Amino acid sequence: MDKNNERECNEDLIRERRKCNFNIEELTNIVDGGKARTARRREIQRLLINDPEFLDEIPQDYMSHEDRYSNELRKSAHLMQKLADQESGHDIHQDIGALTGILKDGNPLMVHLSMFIPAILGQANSEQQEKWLGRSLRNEIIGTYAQTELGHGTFVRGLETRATYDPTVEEFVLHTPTITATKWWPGGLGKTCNYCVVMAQLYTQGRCYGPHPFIVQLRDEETHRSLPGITLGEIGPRLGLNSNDNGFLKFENHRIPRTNMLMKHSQVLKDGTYVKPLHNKLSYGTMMLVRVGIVGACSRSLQYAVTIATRYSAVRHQSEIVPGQPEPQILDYQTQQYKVIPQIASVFALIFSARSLSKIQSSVTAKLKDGNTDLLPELHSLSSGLKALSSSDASWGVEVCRLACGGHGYLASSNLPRTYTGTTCAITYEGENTVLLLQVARYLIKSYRSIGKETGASSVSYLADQTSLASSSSSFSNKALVQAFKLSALSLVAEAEARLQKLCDMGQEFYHAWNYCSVLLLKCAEAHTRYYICEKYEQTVDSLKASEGVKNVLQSLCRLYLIYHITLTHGDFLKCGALTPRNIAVLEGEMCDLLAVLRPQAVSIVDAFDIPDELLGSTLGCWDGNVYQRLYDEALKSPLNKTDVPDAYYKYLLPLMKSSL
Ligand SMILES: CCCCCCCC/C=C\CCCCCCCCCC(=O)SCCNC(=O)CCNC(=O)[C@H](O)C(C)(C)COP(=O)(O)OP(=O)(O)OC[C@H]1O[C@@H](n2cnc3c(N)ncnc32)[C@H](O)[C@@H]1OP(=O)(O)O
Ligand SMILES: Cc1cc2nc3c(=O)[nH]c(=O)nc-3n(C[C@H](O)[C@H](O)[C@H](O)COP(=O)(O)OP(=O)(O)OC[C@H]3O[C@@H](n4cnc5c(N)ncnc54)[C@H](O)[C@@H]3O)c2cc1C
Repeated sequence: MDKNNERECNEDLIRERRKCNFNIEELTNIVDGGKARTARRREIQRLLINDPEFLDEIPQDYMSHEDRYSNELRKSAHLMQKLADQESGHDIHQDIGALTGILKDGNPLMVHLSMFIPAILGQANSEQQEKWLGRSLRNEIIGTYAQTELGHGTFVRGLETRATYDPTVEEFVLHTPTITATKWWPGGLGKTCNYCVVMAQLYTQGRCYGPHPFIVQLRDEETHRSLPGITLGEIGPRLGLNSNDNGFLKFENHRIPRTNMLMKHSQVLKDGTYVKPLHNKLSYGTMMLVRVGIVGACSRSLQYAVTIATRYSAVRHQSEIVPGQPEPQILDYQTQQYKVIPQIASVFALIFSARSLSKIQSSVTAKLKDGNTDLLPELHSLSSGLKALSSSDASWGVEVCRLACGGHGYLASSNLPRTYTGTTCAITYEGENTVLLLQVARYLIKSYRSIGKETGASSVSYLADQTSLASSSSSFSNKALVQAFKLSALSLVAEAEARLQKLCDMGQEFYHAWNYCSVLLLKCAEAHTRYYICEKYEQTVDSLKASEGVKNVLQSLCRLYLIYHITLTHGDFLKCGALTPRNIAVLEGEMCDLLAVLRPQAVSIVDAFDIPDELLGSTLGCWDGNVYQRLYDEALKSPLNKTDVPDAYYKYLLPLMKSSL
C-alpha cells in the first residue's frame, strides 16, 4: 500500500490524518527505541512481507488441525532460515518484536527461541554451552522447556518427575512415577522438538534437592522417532495458539549422562555430592527472563488491537449525535473514545515499563556474574508484577478493542479474536498472574517489615516514607498524581501488614493469616506495580528530548493513563486520603477533556505504531480504511461458498424439511 497515495484511501481517514499535529516518524522512533531500531525493524519486516513463502494458501481458519500445524511449521522453519541467512549477526532478542504477525497462531519454534536457548545460556556451564548452544542457535537441534506437569504448574516445588543419580555409571535416571507427573503443555513438545530442558526433582545420595534443569534428547536426530523410554504426544486443541504443538511427555526410567544436568549454578559431582548454588532460586532464572520479555510482547499485541479499533472507529458511521444530521464516525462518541484512547495510552505505559525492567534485568545479570545475588528478589518481584499487569491490561485492552468494533470485531478476519487468544494466554503461562502477584505481595510485606535496613532495592524504598501517609495532595501535576499512586500503594501495604499482624496476634499461624488476607494482598501488589508503571511513564515523558508536538501528545496520553487508573480504583485513593471526592470528580471531568484533545490525533498515533497491513492481518484495520470491500472479499473465501447448495443440505436439512409431509 502506497501511503502517499490518498486516492485509494477512505475519505474519513484522509481527513483524520490531515489533523495530525506532531511528527509521526519521531513518535515511531520512540516506540521502536531509536531511529536505528526503526530502520532495522522495517528492514526485517520488508524482508518477510516480500517473501511469498509466508503467504497462506487459504485462511488458517479453514485449515484442519494438522494442516495448521504443518503450514505454520513450514513458515517458522523458513523464518529461522531467513534470519540465519542475514549476515549482520544481530541479536534476535532485540528483533523479536519485528516478527509479530508473520506467524499467525502460535509458532512451533517459539519456545525453542524464547526458553530453550535462554535456558542453555542461563543454566548451562561453559562446557555445556560449547556442546549445545551453537547447535541450538543453528537450529540443528530444536528444544523446548518442559516444566509443567498434569498435576502441577504453579507449585514448582511440587513437581513429581524424578532425576535420580546413579554414581555407578554416572547417569541420571529420569522417571515419571504417576499420571500427574506427566509433563503437559510445553510448546513444540508434541511433534517438533528433539531435545528439551526438563525440570525434575533431583535425588542424589538418598536426598531430594528440589527442581533442577536437565537437558534431554527426546527424538532420534536422523529419524525424528521418539527414543526408547520416552512417550511423547500433542495435547489437543486449545483456546488459541493452535499451530503450536503443545505436548505431553513421560519417562520410563530413561537414562541420561550426569553431564546433562545443567550445572552453571549447582552441580552433582561424579560421586554424587551435591554442590549448592549461590541462591536457591537461580534455577528459576529462565522463567524470570521470559517474564521480562512478555511485558514487551504484551505492548505489541495491544498496538495491533488498538490500531485496528482506532482506524475502524474513524471509518465506521452509526446512529446520530445531532438528531437528523448525518451519522457520525463512531470515534466521535465519547464512550467510544473512552474505550479506545486509554488503550493507546496503555501501549506507551507498557513500552516504557518494559524498557525500565530490561535495564534492571541487565544490571542484576551483570551483578550475578560477580556472584552478587542481592537484587534477585527485587528483579523477581518487579518482573512478576509487570508480567502480571501487562498481560491482564493487554488482554483486557484487546477485548475492549474487539467490543469497540461491534459485530465485525467478532469476525476472525478482523484479527481481533486471534490477537485476544494470543494475549490472554500470557495471563496463565510463565506464572499464573494471581500467584505472581502474591509473590510481589510477599516481597512488599517483607520489605515493609524491614524498613530501616538498607537493601538497595529501589522499587520498595518508598515504603519507608511514612510521613507521606498523612499528606494529602492538592496539586494536580502529573508528578502529584504519581504521588497519589504511591500513597495509595503504601497505605494498602500498611493496611495488609496490620491485618496480618492482628490475625497472628490473635493466635493464627502466619500462613493461615496470609491466605485470609490474600485478596487485600493482591490489591497491594497491583497498586505497587501500577505505581511503578505510572512513575516510569511520567519520568520517561518528562525527560524525553522530543519536539513540542510529540511531547504534547505523550504528556496528554500519560495524564490520561494516570487519571484513567485513578478513576478505576478511586476507592483506594479516597480511603487513604490521597484524593478527596471533589478531586476525583474534577479528574473525571478532565479525563473527558483529554479524550476530546486526543481524539483528533488518535489515527495518527496508531499510524506511528507503523504496523504493515500484511502483518496487521485485519479487514477492519487496514491503512486505507477500505473495510467493507475487504469484509466481503474475505467472506467469499469461506469453503461453504464454493457451492450454492451444500451437500449437508441433501443429507440433513432436506430429510428434516420433508419428514412432516
Ligand atoms: C537468543 C534468544 C533470546 C530470546 C529471548 C526471548 C524473550 C521472550 C520474549 C517473548 C516471550 C513471549 C513468548 C513466551 C512463550 C512462553 C510459553 C510459556 C512457558 C511456560 O509457561 S514455562 C512454565 C512457567 N511456570 C511458572 O512460571 C511457574 C510459576 N511458579 C513459580 O515460579 C514458583 O513456584 C513460585 C515463584 C510461585 C513459588 O516458588 P517456590 O519455590 O514455592 O517459592 P516460595 O516458597 O513461594 O518462595 C521462596 C522464596 O523464593 C523467592 N522466589 C521465588 N521465585 C524466585 C525467583 N525466580 N527469583 C528469586 N526469588 C524467587 C520467593 O519470593 C521467596 O522469597 P522469600 O522467602 O519470601 O524471601
Ligand atoms: C498457552 C500455554 C503455553 C504453555 N507453555 C508451557 C511451556 O512451554 N512449558 C511449560 O513448562 N509450561 C507451559 N505452560 C503451562 C503454564 O506455565 C501453567 O499452566 C501455569 O504456570 C499455571 O499453572 P497451572 O496450570 O498448574 O494452574 P494452577 O496453579 O492449577 O491454577 C489454577 C488456579 O489456582 C490458583 N492458585 C494456584 N496456586 C495458588 C496459590 N499459591 N495461591 C493462590 N491461588 C493459587 C490460580 O490463581 C488459578 O486461579 C503453558 C500454558 C499455556 C496456557
